[in-house]
Amino acid sequence: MFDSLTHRVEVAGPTGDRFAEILTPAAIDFVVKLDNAFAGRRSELLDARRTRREKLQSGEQPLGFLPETQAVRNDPTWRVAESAPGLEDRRVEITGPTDRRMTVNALNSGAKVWLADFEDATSPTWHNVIDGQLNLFDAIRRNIDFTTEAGKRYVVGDEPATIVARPRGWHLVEKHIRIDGRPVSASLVDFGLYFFHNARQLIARGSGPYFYLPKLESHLEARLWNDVFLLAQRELGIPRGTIRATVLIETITAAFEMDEILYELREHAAGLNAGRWDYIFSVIKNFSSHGADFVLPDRAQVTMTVPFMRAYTELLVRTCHKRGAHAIGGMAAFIPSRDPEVNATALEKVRQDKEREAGDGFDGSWVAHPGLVPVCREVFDTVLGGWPNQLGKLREDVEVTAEDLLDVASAGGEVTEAGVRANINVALRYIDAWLGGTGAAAIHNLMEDAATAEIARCQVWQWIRNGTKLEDGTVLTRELAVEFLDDELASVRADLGEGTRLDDAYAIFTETALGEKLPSFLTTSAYARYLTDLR
Ligand SMILES: CC(=O)SCCNC(=O)CCNC(=O)[C@H](O)C(C)(C)COP(=O)(O)OP(=O)(O)OC[C@H]1O[C@@H](n2cnc3c(N)ncnc32)[C@H](O)[C@@H]1OP(=O)(O)O
Ligand SMILES: O=CC(=O)O
Ligand SMILES: [Mg+2]
Repeated sequence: MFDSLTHRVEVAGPTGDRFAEILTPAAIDFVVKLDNAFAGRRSELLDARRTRREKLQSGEQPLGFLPETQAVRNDPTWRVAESAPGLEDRRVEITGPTDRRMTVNALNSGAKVWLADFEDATSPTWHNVIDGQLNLFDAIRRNIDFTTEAGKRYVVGDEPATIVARPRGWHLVEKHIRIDGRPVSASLVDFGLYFFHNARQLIARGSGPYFYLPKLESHLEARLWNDVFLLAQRELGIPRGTIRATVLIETITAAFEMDEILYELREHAAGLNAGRWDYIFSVIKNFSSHGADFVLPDRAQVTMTVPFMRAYTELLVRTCHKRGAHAIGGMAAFIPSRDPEVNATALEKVRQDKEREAGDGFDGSWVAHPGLVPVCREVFDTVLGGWPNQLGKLREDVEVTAEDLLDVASAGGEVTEAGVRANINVALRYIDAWLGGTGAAAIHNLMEDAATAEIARCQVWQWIRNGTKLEDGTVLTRELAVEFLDDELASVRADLGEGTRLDDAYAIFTETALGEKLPSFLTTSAYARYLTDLR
């Protein structure tokens, strides 16, 4: 228990090895200052999200470019800040959770940037949150080398990737830190602890405090982040404009506000990223009750080349380059395999994905695994030639309308029984892993994380709600989905054996995919109920 000047602050989580080095009174005080300044605005913006979504879902409000910010979009004169040290060349970025082994492996992967993830790839147990901070703290100070019990040595090499931390989104709370009995925003905890401990060290070492900002739904949320940055820099005496943020455009509403988001953050903005998985999730969620024209086919058929996804990525490149910001591509879910045939297919799929992005003008892209760094690098090396990026490729040929972004029917395709079963199977396996503390997992040769699991459960909900016909003419009813769920549970249980959390995964799936209402996120209630016993 800490007493700041005016607040009662409780740090309630179990204490682990060296946690006190992160949870110092000064660091907690810094988080309290952020909370004091921004908790109210955060909750107003979350209310605004709810209202907007209800209006969208009821058909009361159409989605389009905002009339009130037209001047920002039309003004050709403003640009974002210059690239900061270590962020000029972002041709390959590796993403992943912040456990100790992965931290060293990511830094050594040969990627230019490591997205150190507290979001989609992390199950936010208290241990993962604070241990992740410790690993970053040690990595930044080059104090992380270790040897496993089996004798394998992990040593950070001479040219480690630039670290860009991704705090959790605005929708999540951290229940283990409470101010006056109220849980603190998880975004402010992840950002605040990382910035407080590391900003000065990073600058002294020729890098800087850099962030990826996830799941924004509007430019007002970007404005909130910008104000967080201004306060944080002021508090620590760090020059204004030192922070750099790359914003994930991964909601359908943010796709209509790309210019505005860059504008709000312009003195701190480094770029935008096309976060395809949450984007698909957001499209399904917002138009889940809009009828057949908004029903997406089996997940495997929603590729990046279907017209409405292509429109989104091309608009992103055009918007970024007009403003001098980097456009970063997203994550192909294919990962290396020990099976040579599966491996060759995965590498080829990733190559095609990166070739499309590099050809479209992206400045770099994400990979999920060190084994994919070479293919991404090779593709971007070829297109970039001697340049560090493609900022000069303005893509003025791109014209994207609101109709293009909303032309969900352009995906075509069909819904199959195999597709429904695959979603259920993957969701059960992923939620089981997440409950066990693993936030990204290899399932059926694909990378799965919180965003892809959200797609899996939302699709099932949407298909039932719309009485979708499977390819054999059968209508997907709730009863049929329950039959599939029971079958898949039995099969996954047989496969995984003892010691799983499958009963809880089943309950979470039932609540978030088969209920009357579609919950906004599966992670919010699952976190409160299963990842913490604090009420
Ligand atoms: C929608 C989005 O937000 S995408 C971004 C969020 N998702 C992610 O970041 C996923 C990141 N990727 C991963 O977590 C992993 O690659 C997985 C879970 C998909 C597969 O992991 P594994 O099954 O452990 O892969 P595999 O056994 O092939 O790993 C081989 C080695 O590579 C390392 N490795 C694998 N992926 C990564 C990574 N992303 N970063 C660092 N090291 C990695 C493993 O630690 C392992 O190292 P070791 O030999 O020292 O033990
Ligand atoms: O965060 C990335 C995504 O695709 O979602
Ligand atoms: Mg995401």
